[in-house]
Amino acid sequence: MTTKVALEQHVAAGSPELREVFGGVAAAAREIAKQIRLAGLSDALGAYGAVNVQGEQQQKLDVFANDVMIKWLGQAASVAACVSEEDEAPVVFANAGAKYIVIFDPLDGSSNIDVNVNVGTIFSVQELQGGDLDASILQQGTKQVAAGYVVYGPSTVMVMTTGTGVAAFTLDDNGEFIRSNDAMQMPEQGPYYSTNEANAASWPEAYREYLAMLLRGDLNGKTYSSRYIGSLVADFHRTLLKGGVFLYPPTDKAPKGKLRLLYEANPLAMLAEQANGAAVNGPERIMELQPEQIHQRTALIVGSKREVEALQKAVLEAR
Ligand SMILES: O=P(O)(O)OC[C@H]1O[C@](O)(COP(=O)(O)O)[C@@H](O)[C@@H]1O
Ligand SMILES: [Mg+2]
Ligand SMILES: [Mg+2]
Repeated sequence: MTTKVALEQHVAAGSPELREVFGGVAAAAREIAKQIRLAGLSDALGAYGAVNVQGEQQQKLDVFANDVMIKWLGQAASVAACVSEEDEAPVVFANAGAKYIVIFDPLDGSSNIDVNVNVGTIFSVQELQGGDLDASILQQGTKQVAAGYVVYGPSTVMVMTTGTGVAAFTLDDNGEFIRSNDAMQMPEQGPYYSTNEANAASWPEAYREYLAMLLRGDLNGKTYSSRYIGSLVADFHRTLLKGGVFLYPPTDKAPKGKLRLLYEANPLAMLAEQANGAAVNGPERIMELQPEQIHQRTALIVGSKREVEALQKAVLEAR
């Protein structure tokens, strides 16, 4: 019989301080998972009635997940501050000597909540540099010390990295995250592309040509199927396990892209690279982008190396 490895045990082997961060995220995820599971019975579905800093309608579960993340991370002694999609400014804790900043999307895929489709929590961990909070938050993705997400699906699963590979943990009946995969690797290529094709008419030409090239089977003769859930976490999770490419290109409506650099693109880029995949904004590697604002948006193309490299080449050649 194989030995059970709990999340906290797995992380503690690397760093006791990071263990507190993951303990905080795990505690929050347990509460969020329960609330989502019973949402239809507890008046937790639907709009909250306010608009967040992105100008988007907040759902009740967006607000709940945000409050729960802040509550648990505030109790983690090594967390100095949090940055959330739902809050305009960082939330600073009075944890003396704390060295980590946790940057998160508390509930990703909000538009899917009411229809019982997978949603998630995405997080990135940066280290406080010399007490300068703003500069520490705006560090490049290459400086992340850890990253991960929780997908609330048929199982609740946390996928995480501390910079030495990617592991997955499944929430069991006792409320523990138990390791279910200790070395996740993205296939080199295919078989899915994942994108909101309804936007294709307003993508830059190079992206339309790239998609046409995949559909013709011109990338190593591979044929593709289409999959798009509209929850980034769920679309990424499938891409990580099965291979292929997720694309959210620039559009006329969102010329800089729709997804958020610090708490959507960077953590998923770190996970992708740690699992042998890649992530770009078109021409550049996501993790080398220099963030300027905490809620900054970016285009995101993430997935298997072969597809992402081919896209980057096509975009660079079109310039
Ligand atoms: O409906 P669209 O434009 O395809 O957008 C889907 C994308 O928007 C998002 O829902 C944005 O996330 P939030 O729910 O956290 O705002 C992503 O999860 C997803 O990839
Ligand atoms: Mg999101
Ligand atoms: Mg969100």
